[in-house]
Amino acid sequence: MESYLISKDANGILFYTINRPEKRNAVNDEIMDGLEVAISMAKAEEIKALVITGAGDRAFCSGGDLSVFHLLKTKEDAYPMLSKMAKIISELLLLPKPTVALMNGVAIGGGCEIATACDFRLGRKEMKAGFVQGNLAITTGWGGGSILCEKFPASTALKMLTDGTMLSADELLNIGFLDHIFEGDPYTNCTAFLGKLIEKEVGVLSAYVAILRRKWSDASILERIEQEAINCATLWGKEIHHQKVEEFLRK
Ligand SMILES: CC[C@@H](C(=O)O)C(=O)SCCNC(=O)CCNC(=O)[C@H](O)C(C)(C)COP(=O)(O)OP(=O)(O)OC[C@H]1O[C@@H](n2cnc3c(N)ncnc32)[C@H](O)[C@@H]1OP(=O)(O)O
Repeated sequence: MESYLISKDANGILFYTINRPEKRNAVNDEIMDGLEVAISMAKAEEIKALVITGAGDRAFCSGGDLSVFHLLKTKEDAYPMLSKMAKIISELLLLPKPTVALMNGVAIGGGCEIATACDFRLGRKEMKAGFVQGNLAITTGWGGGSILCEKFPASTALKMLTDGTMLSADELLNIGFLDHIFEGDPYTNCTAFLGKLIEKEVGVLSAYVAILRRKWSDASILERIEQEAINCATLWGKEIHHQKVEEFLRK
């Protein structure tokens, strides 16, 4: 089975689907590479928006694949993985097309980082999301912390990052992390949400998106994302992080 799927619909929406439902759509190297391919494909003239989603109805994305990335023991081991995904998430943040996280289920850790980089976040009524990295004695390492602090009020972002708790869809809507809660078929709901947007010419969409992207490049967010990956790698190399991951893997 492919770890990811890329498809395009008749409206010009490109879908990137993480396809590891049995592992709650945990991110491995193949999924990172696939996301990079999808981002590159989304730059094509005929594409009006990129939607990222997960297969199944349990998880959008459960973050980094702890069984694989747990083999990375030191700061030097962890940094290349963190930096690779931080660069891909930076490309997603600055993509000159509107982006959507279609959250069909839980979003945890790095899954929240991917969602935060998108322009819009739609969540299934039963979903939950949380930046749980602090519970594993690390921080966000893919740039999601910097992006959260850029997009949301300081107190909202800091509370989400430091609490490390899972919030319900209603709570996420309340603090502005979710733009819309849906019930039923994700695809139908997503196309309805994007209904007016995808009627516009692609040049109009790119021009509006560029206004937002320029704000972020002026704010040197790319340097802050890179620093986040370095800081996370330092914490990653500590024994306490490995103990916390072992606790999860033993469950
Ligand atoms: C590495 C980057 C870092 C960052 O920079 O942000 C991170 O992302 S840290 C990772 C943070 N993620 C987590 O801590 C998530 C851990 N997973 C869970 O809490 C739960 O699995 C869940 C996502 C809430 C789902 O719960 P549930 O529906 O009850 O399923 P299971 O727990 O039984 O899981 C099924 C299956 O999937 C495996 N799994 C789930 N998440 C991961 C993961 N992140 N990495 C690897 N494997 C994962 C889980 O081990 C089960 O496998 P089997 O036992 O083989 O069935």
